[in-house]
Amino acid sequence: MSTTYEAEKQVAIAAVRRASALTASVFNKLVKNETLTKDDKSPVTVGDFSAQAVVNTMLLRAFPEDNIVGEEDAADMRVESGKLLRNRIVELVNETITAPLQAGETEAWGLGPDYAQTPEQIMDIIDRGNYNGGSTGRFWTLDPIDGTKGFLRGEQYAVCLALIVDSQVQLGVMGCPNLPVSVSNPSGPRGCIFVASRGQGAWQIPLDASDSSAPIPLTIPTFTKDTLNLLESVEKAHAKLSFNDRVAELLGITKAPTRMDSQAKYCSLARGDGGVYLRMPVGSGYKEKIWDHAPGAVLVEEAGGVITDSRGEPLNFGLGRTLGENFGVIAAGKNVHAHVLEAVKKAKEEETS
Ligand SMILES: Nc1ncnc2c1ncn2[C@@H]1O[C@H](COP(=O)(O)O)[C@@H](OP(=O)(O)O)[C@H]1O
Ligand SMILES: [Mg+2]
Repeated sequence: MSTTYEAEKQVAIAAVRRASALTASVFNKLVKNETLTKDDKSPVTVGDFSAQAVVNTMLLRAFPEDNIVGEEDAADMRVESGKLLRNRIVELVNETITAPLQAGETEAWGLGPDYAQTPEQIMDIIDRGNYNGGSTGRFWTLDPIDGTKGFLRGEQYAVCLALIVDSQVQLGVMGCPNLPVSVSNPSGPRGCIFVASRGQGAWQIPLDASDSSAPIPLTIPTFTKDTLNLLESVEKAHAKLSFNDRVAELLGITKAPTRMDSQAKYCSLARGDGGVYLRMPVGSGYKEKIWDHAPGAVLVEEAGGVITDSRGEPLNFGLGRTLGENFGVIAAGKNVHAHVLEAVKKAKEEETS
C-alpha cells in the first residue's frame, strides 16, 4: 500500500514547531544546573528533555500505537538530586503544551489549557523514547536538540524527527530556530522548518505558525568546482576535519568549508548553501545514531541528492538505535557525490600508503 503519510506530516510539523519554540525560549534563560554531562561526555539541557516530552506527547496522542527511538531518557530526573531539573522541565513542558492552539493544531494532539501533565506523566512520556528500532514495522526517531553544543554556543542546532517504516525513512521534519530564512540574507530573519516526504519532495516552511508564506520547494543546485564547498561539523571530536581538507584539495575546491553544528548541515545542502556534507569518522569506535541522520537523509534524497556512508554504502536505518557499520556520511547532489566518493577513497589510500 502506498501512502503519503499526510496526517503524520501535519503532527510532526506541529510537534517540531512547538518544541523548537520551547528550545529557543529556554536558550535565553538557561541557568546553572540546567545542563548535565551524560556518560558519553556530551551535554544535555532542560531544553533537550522538555522538547522530547513535547514531541512524544503529541505523537503518542495522535498515534497511540507508535514507538519512538528518542535520544534522551528521564533517568536523571527520577533521582533525588534531579529535583530542580525535574521541576524546571515540568514547568517548560506544561507551558508549551497548554499554550493556545495555533492554525492547523487540534486538541486531539494533547494540546491546550486542559492538558497539563504531572511530573510522573512527563517522565514516563520522555521514557517512551526507549524503543530499540529494527528492520520491520513503523517507528519515529527523535533528536530533541541535535547539536546541543551548538545550541549552548547560540549557534546552529535542530529539533529533528523522522518516521521510519520497514527500515526506510518516509518522513523527515527538522526545526532550525537559528538558521537564516534566506540564503541570500544571512543576517536577516532566522528560523525555518525543513520537511521531506518520500516520493513527494522537500520544502522549507516558516518556523512561525502565524507566518503564512508558501512552502519553498527545495532542489540541490548544480555546482562547479568553483562554487562547490564543504559543509562540516564544528566539533573536531565528531568528524575528521583534516581529512576533509585533503578531499577538498583533491576535488580542486577553493571555497572555504562552512562549519556548522547539527543536521542544519543537511538543510543547508538541500537548499544549496553548500555542495557537500562530508563527515569522516575520527576513530573506529563511534557508531552514528539513527536520529542524527534519518530526517537529513530523506531531505537530501527528496531534494535530488545522494547520501551514503563514508565508504559509499547506503545508510541502514533498520539495525536498531545506531547505523551499525555505516561509518561517517557523504551527502551531495547527484552530479557531485561520485566525485567526492572517489576523492575520499584516494585520500584514504594516501593515509595508508
Ligand atoms: N565521536 C563522535 N563521532 C561522531 N558523532 C558524534 C560523536 N560524538 C557525538 N556525536 C554526535 O554528533 C552530533 C552532533 O553532530 P555535529 O557534529 O554534526 O554537530 C551529536 O548530537 P547531539 O548534539 O544531539 O548529542 C552526537 O550525537
Ligand atoms: Mg544529535
